[in-house]
Amino acid sequence: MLFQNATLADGRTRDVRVRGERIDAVGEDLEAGDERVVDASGKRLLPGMIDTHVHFREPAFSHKETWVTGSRSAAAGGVTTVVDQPNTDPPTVDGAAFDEKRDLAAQSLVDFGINGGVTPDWDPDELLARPLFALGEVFLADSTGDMGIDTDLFADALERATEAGVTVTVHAEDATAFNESARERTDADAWSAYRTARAEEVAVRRACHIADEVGTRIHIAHTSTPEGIDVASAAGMSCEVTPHHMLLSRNDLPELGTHGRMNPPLRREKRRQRVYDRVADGTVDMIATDHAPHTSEEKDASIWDAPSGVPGVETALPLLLAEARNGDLSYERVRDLTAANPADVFDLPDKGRIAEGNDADLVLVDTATTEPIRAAQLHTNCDWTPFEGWEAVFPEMTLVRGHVAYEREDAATETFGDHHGQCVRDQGDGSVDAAVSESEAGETPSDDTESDESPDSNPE
Ligand SMILES: O=C1C[C@@H](C(=O)O)NC(=O)N1
Repeated sequence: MLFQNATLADGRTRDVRVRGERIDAVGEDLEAGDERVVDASGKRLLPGMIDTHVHFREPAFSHKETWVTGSRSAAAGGVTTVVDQPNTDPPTVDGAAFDEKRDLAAQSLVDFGINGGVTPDWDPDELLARPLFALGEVFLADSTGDMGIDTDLFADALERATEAGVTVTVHAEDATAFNESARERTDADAWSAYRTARAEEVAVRRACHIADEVGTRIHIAHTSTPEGIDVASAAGMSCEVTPHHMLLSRNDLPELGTHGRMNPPLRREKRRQRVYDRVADGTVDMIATDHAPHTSEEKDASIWDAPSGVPGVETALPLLLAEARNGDLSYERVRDLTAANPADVFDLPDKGRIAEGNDADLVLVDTATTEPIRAAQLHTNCDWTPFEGWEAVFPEMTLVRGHVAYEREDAATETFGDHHGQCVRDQGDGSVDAAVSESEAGETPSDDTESDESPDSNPE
């Protein structure tokens, strides 16, 4: 496939040729052979989003999501790699549970990683022998699945993961700093009053301190407060922010009701703005969705009984592109937050950048217009979105390693590919060999060996 006259994130206009599963050339006036030619004039071509935090719910909760529905949702939202979390049933805490999930994930339309989790019953020997994406999210307080662990087990897990060369991702909330007096309330805001901003700051600080003692680096999942982000950043740790913590606040809870309950919860508007500032200025490393689908029927309960979590994998990049279109974020920042930085932090050297030889994980978007998000048009099993009616820029085409995973002419005419994604930590599947033979076969040298990204594009 040859994309002609595409605008890259940095504003340069380039042709991008895909051959097999790789980007074969990035240049000007590349000659078209007998491949498919896509006129990308006036459109943006971006590296596919790497969403390092999704809950695709299988095994056990396929009424909320499956690998098929979740990955279709991902592809339609421009996400080319997803990383699944361990709070399924069985929880992914031993070799057998990892293997079971790995088999289910083979149905994914996009590339994927599988995280392993930690509970008192975990089997580190078996689990860490598997091709984990990371160990995490390690829950420091209970959330969906009740996998909260104490400090000793956390320190233990950190040592084991460090020995095995595996990164640890942390759900940082400290239940001892929850506000028990909020328990008397029954309004939707009670959850935010209960799981305090301080509970996040305390937990991030403790996790970073323990990581420092062990002599390792951790990644803080879904930081929701400027305090949490600043503590992580000062300690030299990476962190992610979700689109909902970036764009929604406690002011939205009267409308969202119990659907707006998640962990960590929405924060005050002033805090949200300071989180946004840190996303925009590069303090935050990446956007990850914490795509955590629960059905409307399940969410339609009291604030103390509703499950925590909101869907987001299909709307994240489209919402960020709308922010870029409005000038609130640069396209380069969006590229770094969604692709280049997650690839760097989690060591995916073939992904996250439009550069020769990299995986052809690409998203084509037309930023000339936006359209409103409608739950009824999304592809997740989750039948609602916290962003109903928000304006967004949806992809026209998503390529996963050169295969068209999603394409549409308009909202009513869309197709999904039938090629399955790969586990990004799998070894010996021929991908390395394939890359070598392909670049050897790539006869047309590019006039533009420069990557779309400068090497120092990582803000930290
Ligand atoms: O940590 C989590 C877990 C997630 C889920 O439902 O799995 N939902 C959340 O809101 N936060």
